[in-house]
Amino acid sequence: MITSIQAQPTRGPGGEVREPFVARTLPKDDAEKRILSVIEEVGRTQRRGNMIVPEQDGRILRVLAESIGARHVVELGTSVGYSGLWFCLALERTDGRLTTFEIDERRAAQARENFRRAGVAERVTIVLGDAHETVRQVKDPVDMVFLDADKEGYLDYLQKLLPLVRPGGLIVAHNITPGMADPRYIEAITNNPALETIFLNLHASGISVSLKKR
Ligand SMILES: C[S@@+](CC[C@H](N)C(=O)[O-])C[C@H]1O[C@@H](n2cnc3c(N)ncnc32)[C@H](O)[C@@H]1O
Repeated sequence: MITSIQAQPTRGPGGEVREPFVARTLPKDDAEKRILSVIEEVGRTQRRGNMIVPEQDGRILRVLAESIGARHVVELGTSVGYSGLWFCLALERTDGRLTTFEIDERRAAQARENFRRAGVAERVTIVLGDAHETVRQVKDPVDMVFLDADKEGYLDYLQKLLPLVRPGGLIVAHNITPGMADPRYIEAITNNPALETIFLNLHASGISVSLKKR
């Protein structure tokens, strides 16, 4: 799994070095400050062995969720809650909630602790077990799905959750690069006239964003 790829400097016509633009998340208030401090610490100390998304991908998830006003985000693959914490930055603004699925007890326990320290535990439901089964527990409408568990399971998750995604909602999947992505999933999101799919960040971890059309 790719965990971080930074944009590299390029050279202009005269050979001068052109540094890439850099942006970071600046806390707007104390609640954001608290979440961001846990994000920073988890990214620094819990990345190893837990397969969490790169920071820039976390920022993309937050922007997508907040810009569609997501009130209910469903995530497959909690790990230790790093991407979930990025979602919580958005959900603080929208007064929304996150339902997140994880099969590994140790990671789920660590995620619970990370959400508690960030002050967002009330917004988050962690469902422990094999998400191919437990995802059936989702009954409420969903604004955004984030697929980041077993890659060969993405198609099954899509089939189970797409009917619950509201028109104008998003299905976002991680590790969508040739070789990593399940071709059946790519087929499903690019050949369905009800979806508008784009691919982001293909030079790095690879993210697909599929809009469920209105
Ligand atoms: C790439 S990590 C998720 C990273 C997380 N989204 C983040 O960025 O913080 C994938 C996670 O999916 C979990 N997973 C794999 N198969 C699963 C399944 N069938 N049901 C639930 N979780 C599963 C793994 O245990 C692992 O923690």
